[in-house]
Amino acid sequence: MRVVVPVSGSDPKTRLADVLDADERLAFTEAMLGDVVETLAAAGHAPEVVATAAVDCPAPVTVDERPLDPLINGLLADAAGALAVVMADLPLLSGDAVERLFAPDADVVLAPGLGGGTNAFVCRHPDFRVDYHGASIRDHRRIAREIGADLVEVDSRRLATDIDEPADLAEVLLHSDGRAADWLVDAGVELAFEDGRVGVTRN
Ligand SMILES: Nc1nc2c(ncn2[C@@H]2O[C@H](COP(=O)(O)OP(=O)(O)OP(=O)(O)O)[C@@H](O)[C@H]2O)c(=O)[nH]1
Ligand SMILES: C[C@H](OP(=O)(O)O)C(=O)O
Repeated sequence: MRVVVPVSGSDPKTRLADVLDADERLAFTEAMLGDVVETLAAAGHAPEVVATAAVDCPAPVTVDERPLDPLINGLLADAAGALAVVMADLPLLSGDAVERLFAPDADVVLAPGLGGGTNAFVCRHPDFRVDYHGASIRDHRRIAREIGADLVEVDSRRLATDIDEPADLAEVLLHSDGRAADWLVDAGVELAFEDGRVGVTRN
C-alpha cells in the first residue's frame, strides 16, 4: 500500500511560536517527521514524504507546494489502489498503533486526532476525498457516509496525539524517547507543573 506522510516545510508549526522560533520549529518538525517515518518503516511500510519545501528526513521526499486538501485529494484521485496518509506531527506513534491503523479491511479507516482533526487514514474506496481543518473528523465521517463506504475508526491515544500547541509538548516528554523528545531536551524544554496540569517551560 502507498503510505504518504505530508509535511509542511515552510513555516511549520506556527502554533508553537511562543516556545520555538522559526528555525527551531522547522528542526522540531523534522525530528517529529523522523520519528513517524522510522516507526512506519520499522512496521514494514515504505513511507513517502510529500513536503511543501525541502526537509531533512530518513525517507524519500517529494516537494509539492499544493496546500493539504488539493494535495491529498490529487493523490486520492490518482491512486491505483489503497492509499494511507499519516500526518508528520505524531511523535508518539508506535508499531502497535501502526498495526491497528492498517489492520481493518474497511473502505475507509480514520484515526481521529485530539481536538477534532484526522491524524491518519487508510482509503480503499475510489470516491473518498478529504476536507482538513475545522474538526475534519466529522467531515471525513460524513464524506465516507455519503459515498456509501464502510468506515472503521481507530481509537488509539498514540495515533490521536498530534503536536499542535505548547502544552502538547509535555506529551512528547512524558511518553516518547524518540528524535522529537531528544530534540526538546536538547533545546531546554522541560515539564512544568501548574494548577495541577502538566505543561512545559524552557530554560
Ligand atoms: N504537504 C503538506 N503538508 C502540510 C500542509 N499543511 C500542513 N501539513 C502537514 O499536515 C499535518 C497537520 O498540519 P497542521 O497541524 O494543521 O499544520 P502545521 O503547519 O503543522 O502547524 P500550524 O502552523 O500550527 O497550523 C502536519 O504533518 C503538517 O506538516 C501543506 O500545505 N502541505
Ligand atoms: C490538518 C488538520 O490538523 P489539525 O490542525 O487539526 O491538527 C486536520 O487534521 O484536519
